[in-house]
Formats: sequence, structure tokens, C-alpha cells
Amino acid sequence: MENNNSPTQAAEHDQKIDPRNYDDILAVVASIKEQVGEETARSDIGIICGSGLGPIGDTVQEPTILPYSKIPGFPTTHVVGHKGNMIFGKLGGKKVVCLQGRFHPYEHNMDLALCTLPVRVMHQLGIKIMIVSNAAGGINAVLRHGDLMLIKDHIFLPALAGFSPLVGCNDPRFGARFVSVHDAYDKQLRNLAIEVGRRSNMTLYEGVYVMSGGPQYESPAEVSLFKTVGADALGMSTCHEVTVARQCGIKVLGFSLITNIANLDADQSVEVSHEEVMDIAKQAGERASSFVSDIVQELSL
Ligand SMILES: O=P(O)(O)O[C@@H]1C[C@H](O)[C@@H](CO)O1
Ligand SMILES: Nc1nc2[nH]cnc2c(=O)[nH]1
Repeated sequence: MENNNSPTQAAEHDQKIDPRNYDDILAVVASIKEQVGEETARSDIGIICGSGLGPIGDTVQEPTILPYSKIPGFPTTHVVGHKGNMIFGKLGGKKVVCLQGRFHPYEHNMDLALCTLPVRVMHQLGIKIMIVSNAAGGINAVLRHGDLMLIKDHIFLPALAGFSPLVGCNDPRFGARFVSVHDAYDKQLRNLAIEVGRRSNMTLYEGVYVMSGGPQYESPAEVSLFKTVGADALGMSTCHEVTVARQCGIKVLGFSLITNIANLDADQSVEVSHEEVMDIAKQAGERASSFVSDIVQELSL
């Protein structure tokens, strides 16, 4: 096993995988178990590191690192800041599998089933809880650069327009056909996060995350639209992963790291860039990662 930090790894296998085929997903899981060993692969908690939680992967103890390029069906990650490794090991005494890098629909022709393959794989590896994070633009006026927002609900904009990861997954073994996303962000887990944050004097907001398709950032009029419908922060990920996790019966805890303030005023020229997003994510990432480690330590499974 090696650590491959290249953002564009070429696949090192030629097995064709259909992310909408349940047996193909079992084949991916079998390959992972064969490469890292059954016991190493068995995990209780899954963590998807968005742009803001990358450092947490580097704090996993007794790590076994499997580059995505060695996992059949895993596409290449193209986004700078997303390393492309599956890391098995321990965090806060718990068995975790950490995804250092996620698949954004805009990178993969809006193939949401493909982008959620890692969630289905982690489910098969045994996870009961999934922690997701993302970099997001703050809409709510209270949010500042570097703040952490606990996600209490979401607006999954692509899915409202038919781009759902559940489309085409017709095998009943996937779970319910019509998945409830009420209480998608587990209340008990959110309460635990609030308690851990309080103890460490961390300012933690709670709000609604909206996922747009990206990859362009939003115009002021679009930001105003999202504000009107009750969104507090906006990004380009997470909701597809959470929807699939709920179909699998996995409990979810989600965070947004506020990397920029979304502009509401068309007369004001404010340029958002991925460099700014990465820069703030880097500054706040260590703190966010140590907060998540503290939460993991206190999770009861
Ligand atoms: O994976 P996340 O959601 O943290 O990545 C963010 C959102 C976009 O993909 C990109 C925009 O800068 O970073
Ligand atoms: N869509 C979107 N994604 C982001 N990721 C980080 N900041 C932003 C933003 O302002 N908009």
C-alpha cells in the first residue's frame, strides 16, 4: 500500500464496474478486502473529507492507505485538495475508514450513482455512522470565514431536477425505493457535536446547506434565491452522499466549513475562487479536524 497524493491518478485495474449494479458493488468490496485484509477493511465509522477536513486523514492511527487508483470502479479525483485515498485505521479508539477526496457530480457528467459508490462500499464494510464535510459559501449574515456550520437539513437542488443517486438503482437489495430524508442529519449526533463544541469553546452554527450542481459559483441573484428559501450555506457536494447513506440506514453527521461569503449584491464585484476556498480550508482545517476527532472519541456505536 502506498500514499499517492497525486490529484489525477490513473486506474491500475481494468475491471468494469456499474455503480447501479448491486453485485458489482459487492465485487468492489471484495477487491478492497483482498487488498487490505478483511479485518482491516471492517469499519464502524466512515468519514468523507471535503476540502475542509483533509488533515483528519493524516491523523488516523495505524493507517492502511489504499489509493483510489487501486479500487475498481473508483474514478479519478480531479479537484485540487482532494488526495484520492481510502484510509483504514483508528481514530479516538474507533475503527474508521476515511475518504480523502470525494467525487463531485460536476466532475463526472452528473453521474450521481457513480459519485456515491464510495458510500455504498463503506456500507458494505460495516459503517453505522458517516461524518461528511464540505467547503461552503456562507449565505446567513452571521457566518464568517473559517466558521463551522453543523448541517441540520439540506436542499438537494440537483435531485429536485431529477439528478438523484437513486435513479436507476432498481435492485431491492439497495434498500427502500422511496427514501425518507426527514431527520437525515441525526439529532443525537448533532447534540453530541454541540456539546463537544461547547466544551472546547468553539463557535458552532447550525443551518441548512444547499447543494448546487456547480462547478460555477453562484450569481448574486442565485444567492438571493437560496437565501429566500431558507439556505444558510451553499456548496457543490454532500447531499447525494447523505441521501444514499440514509437509504443504507447509516446515521449522518455533517459540517460545512465556511470558506467564503456568498455575495448578494450585483453592484458589488466579489470574485470567489477555488484558491480562496482552499486557503481558508487550509487555515481552519486543522481545528475542524481536531474537533471531529473529539466527536469520534465520544461516539457510542
Ligand atoms: O468537496 P467540497 O464540497 O468540500 O468542495 C468544495 C465545493 C466545490 O467542489 C469546490 C469549490 O471550490 O470546493
Ligand atoms: N456552490 C458553491 N460552492 C462553494 N464551495 C465553497 N464556496 C462555495 C460557494 O460559494 N458556492
